[in-house]
Amino acid sequence: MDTVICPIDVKCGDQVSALLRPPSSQQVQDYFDELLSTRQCHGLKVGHNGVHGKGVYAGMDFEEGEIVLRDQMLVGVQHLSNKIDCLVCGFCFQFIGSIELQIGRKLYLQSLGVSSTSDECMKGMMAHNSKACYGTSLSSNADADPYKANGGDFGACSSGSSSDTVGLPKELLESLMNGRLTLPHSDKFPLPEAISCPGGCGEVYYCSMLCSEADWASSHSLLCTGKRSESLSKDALLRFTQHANETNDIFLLAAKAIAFTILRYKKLKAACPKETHNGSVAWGLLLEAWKPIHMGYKKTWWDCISLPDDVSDETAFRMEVKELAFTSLQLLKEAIYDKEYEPLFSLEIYGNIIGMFELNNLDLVVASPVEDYFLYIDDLPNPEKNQAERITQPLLDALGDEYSACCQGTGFYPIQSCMNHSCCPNSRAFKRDEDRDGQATILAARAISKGEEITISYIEEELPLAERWASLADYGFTCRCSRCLEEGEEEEGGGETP
Ligand SMILES: C[S@@+](CC[C@H](N)C(=O)[O-])C[C@H]1O[C@@H](n2cnc3c(N)ncnc32)[C@H](O)[C@@H]1O
Repeated sequence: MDTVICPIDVKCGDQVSALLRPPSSQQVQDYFDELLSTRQCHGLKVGHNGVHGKGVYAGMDFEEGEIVLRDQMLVGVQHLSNKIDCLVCGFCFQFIGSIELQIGRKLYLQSLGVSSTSDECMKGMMAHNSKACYGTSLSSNADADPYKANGGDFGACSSGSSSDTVGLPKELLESLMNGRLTLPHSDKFPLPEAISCPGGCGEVYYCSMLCSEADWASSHSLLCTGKRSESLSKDALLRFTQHANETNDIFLLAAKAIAFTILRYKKLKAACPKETHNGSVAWGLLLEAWKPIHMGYKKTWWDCISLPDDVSDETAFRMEVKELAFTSLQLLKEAIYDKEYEPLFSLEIYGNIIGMFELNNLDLVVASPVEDYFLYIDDLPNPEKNQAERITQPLLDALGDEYSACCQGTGFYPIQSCMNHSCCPNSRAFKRDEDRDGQATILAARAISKGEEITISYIEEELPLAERWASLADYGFTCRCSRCLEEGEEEEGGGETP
């Protein structure tokens, strides 16, 4: 496994080891006590359970159905393919714009044949259509050269410019997007106005100035491809993003984690008096900035990624994964590297950040207001229903089964990610009707007493024992919860254990 050698791992070996040294119980305790108190989560505690590392504990009694936790993600991304379906805030992931914009934009992008990756294509599309379609990194050219210079070749990535492949006139879709056409009863589903990125990339939109500023401060100022970007090279960023879009969007998340740490470090440094700046102070600040990522449970990606069923040569597969990460890291380095925080660009660090996502991430799901809108129309009494459907039915037909597509992505949630698994959990990740943003919601599945460990199921609970254990192998452990032990004994009595 050692043909990929990262020079930074060699040069900064001691610092990399220090960044990856597991935090002590006391450090874990102190960090999470402060985080829980800042977030006003007074009903929970995080501590070591002595068996499975960190765990989350009830600091009070919870009733069945009660909210145990609403957890704000540290970093998250919307899946690329989902960006056609849903326009959401780039920070909190709630739907933005209007019902008309959501519907018009999706049908418009479909009519252009937009389906998958490439920044160049979307840039071209944005240039072609001004702010008409609220951009994302999307294109129909799946075979695009990943290293092509940023040319904005609109023709190359659109299957047919403005043809009405969704069966609706382009003018209708445009008037939905630009607000000239209001759909019946859409005022019952107001959405926050879409605010464009302050850096001018035209790729990310927000629900509020608060989210725009928070994202800028958290990671986007370094990862933005607009005029105000603080990256070294916009083209390098585009090459990095294109590689991630064509291989694995977990790299986008890793870039956010690194940018988050760099910006946190810069902020801590700016708050320190200049005369105190020296090597050891800077190193202390980098360790402090790294803390939120440091606290996540980690293994290197190429060691913990589960083996696909069709792979027979495990060593070669893991080496390929490592090489892929190395390629991605070199592209990221060209975009945001600085010698001052060089150890953050080591392959070991990159691999551990991605491994952390692999073992801890939760699916990001936000229900669509477009689905609610069409259900509302369907529930109207006549004659309002007939009147409304004269306008809405062609749109619904054009959207097809995908009319209800929700926002989908993945995120790292600092508190939820400390929750251990049980096949008979006392809590579950479950979005209620009113949970319309990217926060994770954990609800009590039964009454929980103060002091009990909060557990969730990482897998589908209904599966039989052998399948549950096979799924949990992806997380690197065999479950020994009371249900597994009981079912194991039953199977031992009647046959083989898995
Ligand atoms: C999302 S993290 C949970 C928090 C973790 N215990 C920590 O120290 O950060 C998932 C990892 O915790 C461990 N884990 C979670 N539930 C477990 C269980 N029921 N039995 C053994 N290990 C478990 C596994 O190593 C798993 O990959």
